[in-house]
Amino acid sequence: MRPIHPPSEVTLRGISAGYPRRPVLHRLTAHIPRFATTAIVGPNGSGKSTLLGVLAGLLPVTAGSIERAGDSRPAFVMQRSAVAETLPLTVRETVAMGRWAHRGAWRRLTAHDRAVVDAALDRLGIADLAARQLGRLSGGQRQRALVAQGLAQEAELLLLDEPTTGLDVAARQRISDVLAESAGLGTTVVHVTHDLASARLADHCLLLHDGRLVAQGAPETVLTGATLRRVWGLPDSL
Ligand SMILES: Nc1ncnc2c1ncn2[C@@H]1O[C@H](COP(=O)(O)OP(=O)(O)OP(=O)(O)O)[C@@H](O)[C@H]1O
Repeated sequence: MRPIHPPSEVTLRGISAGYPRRPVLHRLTAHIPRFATTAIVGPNGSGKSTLLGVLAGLLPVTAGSIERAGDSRPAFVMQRSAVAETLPLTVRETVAMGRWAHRGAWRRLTAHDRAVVDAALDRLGIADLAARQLGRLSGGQRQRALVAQGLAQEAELLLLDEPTTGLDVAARQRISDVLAESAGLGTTVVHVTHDLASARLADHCLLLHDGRLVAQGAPETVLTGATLRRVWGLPDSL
């Protein structure tokens, strides 16, 4: 059974954040439970990626405060579309970049680094693609390589921006399974998703609308039909 008040990995207190002359998040208070999966959901433009950027430490807050249990750098898996397809990297090299934070970019990988990279390739089911060029893979295969790179970082906090968008059912399930397994192994996982089915598999859910937190908690309490219709502006008949 889930504890009623699980310990937080991150506590956001009244944070505001955005871009120059473009405030996006308004006075948001939320918590990210430790060693669990959290899904961030909401309509287009509601501020999901902006919130992920704040959690990654890439965007400063303009008000409020953030408290983190750990102090190591989070791993950040960006949207597949944000990664240049022309990068001349193999899948293994892409995943091995996940070790840079531990090793530095120009140091040789140790046997442990190589074992971590192999394990990440295996967990995403892409060991057979290790020698292939990233840019010559299908979108779903490339997405798995990026998630494997995130895992290879062995970070306490793993942040992913739409890791299952555009994937087929089997690939989506595999990524959802890997994220749940990582949480079970002691990683705090936060992912942005448009896929309500994968959001329902998370332990915790943050629902955003217009840069504000509409609800947080267990997916079954947050993702109710009435709330979804209200936030997405859908008629009651749907
Ligand atoms: N780099 C940027 N500079 C200025 N404004 C931005 C920037 N990135 C996003 N925005 C704006 O911030 C708002 C929130 O964007 P964000 O990407 O956080 O939303 P989202 O919920 O992730 O959307 P989507 O579901 O479409 O990916 C949008 O109005 C967007 O236009």
